[in-house]
Amino acid sequence: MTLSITLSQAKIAFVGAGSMAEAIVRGLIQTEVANPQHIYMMNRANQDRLAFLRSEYGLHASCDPATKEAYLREADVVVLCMKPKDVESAFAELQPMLHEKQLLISVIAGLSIEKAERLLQVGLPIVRTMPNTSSTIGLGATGMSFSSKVNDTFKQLAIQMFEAVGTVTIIEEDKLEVLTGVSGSGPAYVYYFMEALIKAGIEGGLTEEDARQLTLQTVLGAAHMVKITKEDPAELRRKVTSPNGATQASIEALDRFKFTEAVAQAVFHSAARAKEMGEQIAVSTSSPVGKSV
Ligand SMILES: NC(=O)C1=CN([C@@H]2O[C@H](COP(=O)(O)OP(=O)(O)OC[C@H]3O[C@@H](n4cnc5c(N)ncnc54)[C@H](O)[C@@H]3O)[C@@H](O)[C@H]2O)C=CC1
Ligand SMILES: O=C(O)[C@@H]1CCC=N1
Repeated sequence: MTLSITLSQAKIAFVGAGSMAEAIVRGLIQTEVANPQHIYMMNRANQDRLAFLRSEYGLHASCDPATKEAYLREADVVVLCMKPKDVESAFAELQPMLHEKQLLISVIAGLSIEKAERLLQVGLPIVRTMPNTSSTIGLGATGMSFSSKVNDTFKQLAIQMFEAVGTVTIIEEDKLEVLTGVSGSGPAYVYYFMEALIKAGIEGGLTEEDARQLTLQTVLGAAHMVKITKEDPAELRRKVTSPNGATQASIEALDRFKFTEAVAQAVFHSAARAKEMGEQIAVSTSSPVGKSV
């Protein structure tokens, strides 16, 4: 890889063609920062999924071992997008095909840079990220940390890649788990809240269609208010909450049911589980990969 390579020139191989890989790829292609002909997606199986990805995005996709090997050897950037439980076997398979000139980007929850280095035993630079699924529409929020081997060119490439699909927050690696609790899992809390609001509206007598539309516009409007007015959410909440009015009654109900504590628990449980999943990834001592560890 030359020092001046741009994202549109780089050959990017995604190992694992699931939801997160597709979210990133879709964003990269829609924003036209990456060339679909330079994007290679690979999966363990599922020809239908790969055929869909080829026809939807005009990229290369395969689960054939020889083709996967060719993709990997040619790639400038390799993005690891498998579940934590599949990391050990995937890394054993990948290790002989990777080389030091490539940039490795991981989106795997909980997998530390140090463990990825021990598993791979190839001295390539590693960028550990925690994106979220809103990358699909260019509104992702990605946390990012770099191994000491990542030079400025690769840092810029990784930042550019994830900025194409949303915002990038560079952060110390030991904060990536709590970031997972806030923004990696975060979209799920918002969807869960929306589900609950729709359900309550229907229970109260609204049609499903009205409950959905009102909920969507309320969440969209509130998020835009925070962004556009730059006011603190607490201040914006205060403006909705007339003294002794309807909202005060609802906020008091949320407090009685420990809303703030529930959200904090959600964040900390996500962070703890991410850490645990990372710790559960074994570095086998019997495999060649683990021998010199
Ligand atoms: N879904 C999300 O919101 C987020 C997920 N992540 C991380 O992204 C990673 C992937 O998550 P999802 O996309 O949700 O999972 P997924 O289950 O949708 O996709 C994973 C894919 O990897 C494939 N795979 C497994 N081993 C492989 C191998 N050796 N070679 C090639 N392909 C292989 C599987 O067949 C599957 O298609 C996880 O590590 C997760 O922690 C990170 C941020 C957000
Ligand atoms: O649930 C998970 O494990 C991944 C990490 C953050 C979002 N999805």
